[in-house]
Amino acid sequence: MLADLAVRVAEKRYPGAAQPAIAELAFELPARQFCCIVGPSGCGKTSLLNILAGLDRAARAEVRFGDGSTPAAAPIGYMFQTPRLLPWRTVRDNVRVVLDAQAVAAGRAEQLLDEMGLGTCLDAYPGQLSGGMQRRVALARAFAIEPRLLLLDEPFVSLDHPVAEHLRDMLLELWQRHPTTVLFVTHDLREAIQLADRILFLSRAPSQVILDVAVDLPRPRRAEDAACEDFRRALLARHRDLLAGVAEEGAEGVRCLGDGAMPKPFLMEHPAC
Ligand SMILES: Nc1ncnc2c1ncn2[C@@H]1O[C@H](COP(=O)(O)OP(=O)(O)OP(=O)(O)O)[C@@H](O)[C@H]1O
Repeated sequence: MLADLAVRVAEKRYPGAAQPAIAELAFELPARQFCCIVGPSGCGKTSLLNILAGLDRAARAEVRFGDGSTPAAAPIGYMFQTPRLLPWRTVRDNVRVVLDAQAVAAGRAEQLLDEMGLGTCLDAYPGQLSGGMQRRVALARAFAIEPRLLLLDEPFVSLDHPVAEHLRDMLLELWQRHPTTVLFVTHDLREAIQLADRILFLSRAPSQVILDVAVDLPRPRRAEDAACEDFRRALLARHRDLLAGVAEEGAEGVRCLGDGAMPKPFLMEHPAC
């Protein structure tokens, strides 16, 4: 497939840091691909998303869309680990705040919130919603601008498993109805296999892409499906040295290995495994 986005981060170094967070990290994405990024804690995933969003101008990096435009000129959606809603604004206004007058008049906020099952909560305030509902508002807001690129930084972390599962379903449905290129950061390999067309694995800092894997399983998928489990086990078995080598040098967040095959992997898995 033709690349729609080309990324090359020559170096991202924070002031005073002994080593760069990212060095010589490069990849390309075709339009409308759902790509997950998996890597050890502190390897530079959020730093990478900030560069892609155009929020970090200090990095030595080049980010270009297929038509030559840069993030500064393209609508980019960004959803963080916390929903970051404006508590003094209603649900409706939390989405409207990113829209132009024409989109507001066309009812885009209401349409997306309705798609997220929040049609009866338009006039509620974020403090009146559950954590899962707040994430749904944040997802509606991220899609509202019709992003050329959608960045999601562990958006469902610290939610109960059923709530996170429901949100993953909603995200995929939204993405299928409003296709866009997605970069989704996660520590959770099962989540990545459930969601992605492709997974990029990053090394520890200074981070680079160490593995690029296509996930060619039919959708819809459940993380616990035999096909997903087989895929995960085969991936871990095939790349044991590569992924374990990363983990041995400072990874964290391991809860369960599933098959016990890898010493100290950096991948965090569902506690139910
Ligand atoms: N504002 C900052 N100033 C200095 N160092 C920073 C800053 N932000 C991040 N870092 C450092 O840069 C490295 C990469 O951080 P980053 O948050 O991008 O990693 P991450 O992979 O997203 O981590 P996690 O998985 O834990 O969220 C880390 O060593 C971190 O301590």
